[in-house]
Amino acid sequence: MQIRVGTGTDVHELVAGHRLVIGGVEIDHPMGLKGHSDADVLLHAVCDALLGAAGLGDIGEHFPDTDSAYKGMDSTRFLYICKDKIQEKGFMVANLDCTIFAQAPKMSPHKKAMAACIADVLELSPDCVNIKATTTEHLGFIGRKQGIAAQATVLLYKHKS
Ligand SMILES: Nc1ccn([C@@H]2O[C@H](COP(=O)(O)O)[C@@H](O)[C@H]2O)c(=O)n1
Ligand SMILES: C[C@@]1(CO)OP(=O)(O)OP(=O)(O)OC[C@H]1O
Repeated sequence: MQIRVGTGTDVHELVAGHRLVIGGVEIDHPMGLKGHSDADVLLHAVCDALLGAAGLGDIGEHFPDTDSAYKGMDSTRFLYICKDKIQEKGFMVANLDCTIFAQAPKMSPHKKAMAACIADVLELSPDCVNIKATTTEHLGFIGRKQGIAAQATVLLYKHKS
């Protein structure tokens, strides 16, 4: 058995006039995340963790923000494609552990739906996807509600043939 660990980190600016989509879940909030795609900071961190574990670089290499094809893209599409890329290399996902850094809004009411969305795309049991959230105690750009960050750690495995 071969096992591989990967980590992913992403940050997006929080601004008025944008939707707030995190972990594939749209959250009702006066501000949203700005990006080339739907700016789903958590799914981007998960994509980077998957790509990293498989030795496949990062999200920007696969989906450049200079490509108009990805403008406004639903980030679950990126996640489906990343899943295919790691499966082509023979890897399966064992589990994911993620953290969202946001002063507001509260993520607790949405964490189960986020885990279910990620598990659905990756064809995993929801209990293999753990979502955590933390404020930064009003410190820094996250504490000032200027942005939201996310980190993900993933374990991949494959049976040696
Ligand atoms: N955006 C957030 C931030 C935090 N939570 C939940 O609150 C707990 C306490 O947060 P601290 O930053 O004070 O440690 C945290 O463990 C989360 O359960 C949240 O839901 N949404
Ligand atoms: C996803 C991509 C592509 O639409 O754009 P953004 O939505 O801006 O997100 P980012 O986290 O900067 O990741 C890489 C980009 O190539």
